[in-house]
Amino acid sequence: MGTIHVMEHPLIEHKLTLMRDKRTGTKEFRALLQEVAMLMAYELTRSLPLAEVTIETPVTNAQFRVIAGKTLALVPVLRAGLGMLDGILNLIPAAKVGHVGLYRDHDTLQPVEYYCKLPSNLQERDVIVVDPMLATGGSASAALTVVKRHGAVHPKLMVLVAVPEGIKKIQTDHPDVDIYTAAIDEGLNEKGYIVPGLGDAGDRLYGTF
Ligand SMILES: O=P(O)(O)OC[C@H]1O[C@H](OP(=O)(O)OP(=O)(O)O)[C@H](O)[C@@H]1O
Ligand SMILES: O=c1cc[nH]c(=O)[nH]1
Ligand SMILES: [Mg+2]
Repeated sequence: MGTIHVMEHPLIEHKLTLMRDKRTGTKEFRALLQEVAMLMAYELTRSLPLAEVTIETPVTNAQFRVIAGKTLALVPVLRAGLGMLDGILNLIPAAKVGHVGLYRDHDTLQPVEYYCKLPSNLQERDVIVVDPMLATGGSASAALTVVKRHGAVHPKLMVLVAVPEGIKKIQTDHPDVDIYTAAIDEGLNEKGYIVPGLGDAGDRLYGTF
């Protein structure tokens, strides 16, 4: 079973609280999402393996450590996942980026796929699927299925706000996937929105109310 990591950091919690406030406008919401994503990426990359290399400093040769192994591939789920991308790329500028386009049908709450473009050799990369909201879990589960179909092995899922329903869906459909989230909220309302949540992340990010 995958692990749930709740990233409890005062800065992350503070910024997420500002994002939840309905008075926070599009410009500030967008900036906050990038900032939180960068902080979450800092936490998530804590466990990256390091390898020893020999470096010639101006004084001598010595052994130091650099990040080892596979290159990262970030896969934001369009649209709202795009709002986290630049924040993560600030820390990991060499990451490859794929895109999966999904929207949740308003009536059925089922994900509808409309776009997919992924880096090659996903099987050789650490893949992180990125989307701020894990509600029913249908969209994240579908995105994970897509990246696995293209070769990703044990992809990770990074979200801002999750609810138990969405976590259960991922654990059922993708028991190998670790979930990284800034918060676990109470649950879903009758329209499938996270409570208390922050509303529709894509609409708040792009002003499409
Ligand atoms: O867990 P689920 O119940 O599937 O809901 C979560 C999905 O809903 C939102 O996207 P939305 O469908 O609103 O598309 P958008 O990003 O284009 O606004 C969000 O960004 C997730 O992708
Ligand atoms: O609360 C929710 C649920 C799904 N998608 C969102 O953007 N927000
Ligand atoms: Mg939306």
